[in-house]
Amino acid sequence: MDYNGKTPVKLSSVVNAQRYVPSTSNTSLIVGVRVRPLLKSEQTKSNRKDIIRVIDGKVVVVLDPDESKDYLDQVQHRTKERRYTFDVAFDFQSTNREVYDMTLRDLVSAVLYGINTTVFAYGATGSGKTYTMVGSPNDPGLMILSLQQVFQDRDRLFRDEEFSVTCTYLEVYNETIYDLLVKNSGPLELREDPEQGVQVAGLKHVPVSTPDDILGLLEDGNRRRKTEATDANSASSRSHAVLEILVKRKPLNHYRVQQLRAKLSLVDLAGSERAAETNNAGQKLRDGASINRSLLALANCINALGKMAAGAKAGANYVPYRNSKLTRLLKDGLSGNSRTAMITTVAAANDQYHHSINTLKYADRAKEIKTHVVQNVGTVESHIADYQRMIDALQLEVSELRGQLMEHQAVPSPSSNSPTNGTSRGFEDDLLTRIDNLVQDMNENIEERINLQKAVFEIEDANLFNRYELKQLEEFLSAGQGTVKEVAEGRDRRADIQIAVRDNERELAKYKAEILANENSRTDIQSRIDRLVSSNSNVAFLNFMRTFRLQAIRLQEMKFQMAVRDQIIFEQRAVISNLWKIINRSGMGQVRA
Ligand SMILES: Nc1ncnc2c1ncn2[C@@H]1O[C@H](COP(=O)(O)OP(=O)(O)OP(=O)(O)O)[C@@H](O)[C@H]1O
Repeated sequence: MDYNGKTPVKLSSVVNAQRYVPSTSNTSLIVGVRVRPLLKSEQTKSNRKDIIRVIDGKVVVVLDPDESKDYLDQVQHRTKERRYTFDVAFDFQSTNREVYDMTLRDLVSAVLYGINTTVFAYGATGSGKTYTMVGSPNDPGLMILSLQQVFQDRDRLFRDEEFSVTCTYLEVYNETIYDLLVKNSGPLELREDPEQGVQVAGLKHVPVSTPDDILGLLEDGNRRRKTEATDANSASSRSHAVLEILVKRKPLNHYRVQQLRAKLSLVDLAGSERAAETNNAGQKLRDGASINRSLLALANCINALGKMAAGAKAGANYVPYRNSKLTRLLKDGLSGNSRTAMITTVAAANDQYHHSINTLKYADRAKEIKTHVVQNVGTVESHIADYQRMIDALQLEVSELRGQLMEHQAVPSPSSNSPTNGTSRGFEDDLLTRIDNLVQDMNENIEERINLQKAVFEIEDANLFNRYELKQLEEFLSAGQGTVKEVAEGRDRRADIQIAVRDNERELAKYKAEILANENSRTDIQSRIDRLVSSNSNVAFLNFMRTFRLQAIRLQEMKFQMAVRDQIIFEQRAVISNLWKIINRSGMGQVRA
């Protein structure tokens, strides 16, 4: 929707706030790359060296492993040196905590506001996925840090609210699911539940009240994971591990009728190596093939989701979730109201050049999805689409009801056969017409109010995006890191957005006043109907009541539908309100004022 010619400004990457690119690189699929250092065992090998560099916290350069290449080779593009840019890149000195803070912290906060999040670690065998996701007691990984933050946020922000956290932890090994939270788990089946989505039948759900509750269970689970020694990693995970943290919260404010629930899925994928390259045979080779099938299925889903979000034509919208257990499991997290981060791990050693390049290419492709994430981050927008569909359906129903009502009135009433009540009949008709007109007014009033509320909601939504971008622009401009051109564009953009915000605020006030007028008019119509009914006690009354009752039933139905629609608007406002809380906590409250 366009207000005063101002298209709502879209949200850019929340996490990497300083990265402002004046073009269209908005995202919710955050792609981070982490480079692991040479291990001690690698350092001792004479021909091993580190060939990956991270520049400016976002550029990853993979040097040509062939040292004989000289400057001339480079300028003539005869070198295999490759360079990629991501949302964020971590060199080998970074800790799990730093990776967490830069990629996941904001997303985990949002989980407590009802926003699903999926994070997966992707990379070749031995590149550091498990190190990043699971970590060690001294350097806990993203799984543990996420859980810790969930509870810290609860204690800080929602101490008095009803709050529950449950965890599941499973692995997908050779297209079979096993529960990592129980000893000797048998294979588990996936079921599609029409209400709850994809479920794993028999999976253990563990209620957690403190992060410590789950630490021991996670450790046990990790020990149960299928690992093998491969050439590339002495304890290589042969399965995909999925930790799901389900958070439910009942806010204590006036939205307390609602329960916010969201799922945080943390996925430690198995190594993406090509089976042939790891010298594996037999079972290991089969594992490799199956691992790659799942990863391929995941890549296909991500590509399809990207195209879909970019508005590809119908037919291109099919997302092949069913091609693997992994993608079926991740379906909820990857589609719709979910934010996604991909942490890509690469090993810096020269003999890993091909793996690293393959991984970075994959990550680079995933990065493309960013442009679509505008829609994905704007989850509120997708709700609006649902909301619009529902309103359209209900409006159709309202007009059908009107048609039925008119048909009904065309049927002669029993009293019309009586020759003695001609006067009464005329009066009755007049009365019925007046009642019909009022009911019609009431319907129109209801429709008008719905449209007004929808407009209010959409303007607020537009300004929500605007303020997100303003915040990012402010950070970008105050960081003083952009080129002169970028800074100038950033300033222009900031001015445009500020004008849009002000215009939208004015529109908002206008619509709100109209809603008030509309509500008053509704009260007036209702009292006119009541007056008509109560002032007529003559012979026509019984007949009138028969018709009126019918209309009253229709009216009740419509009021009920109205309540349903109001509820949808109400829920949308709660989403907005929650997003505002996130913004306010990040220091943006002042901008709104
Ligand atoms: N950032 C890092 N700093 C130091 N050591 C690391 C780092 N990342 C990984 N390692 C070490 O590298 C080895 C392989 O790491 P890890 O097991 O996490 O790889 P992986 O990608 O999960 O492999 P696989 O796919 O085979 O399971 C481990 O010994 C781990 O301790």
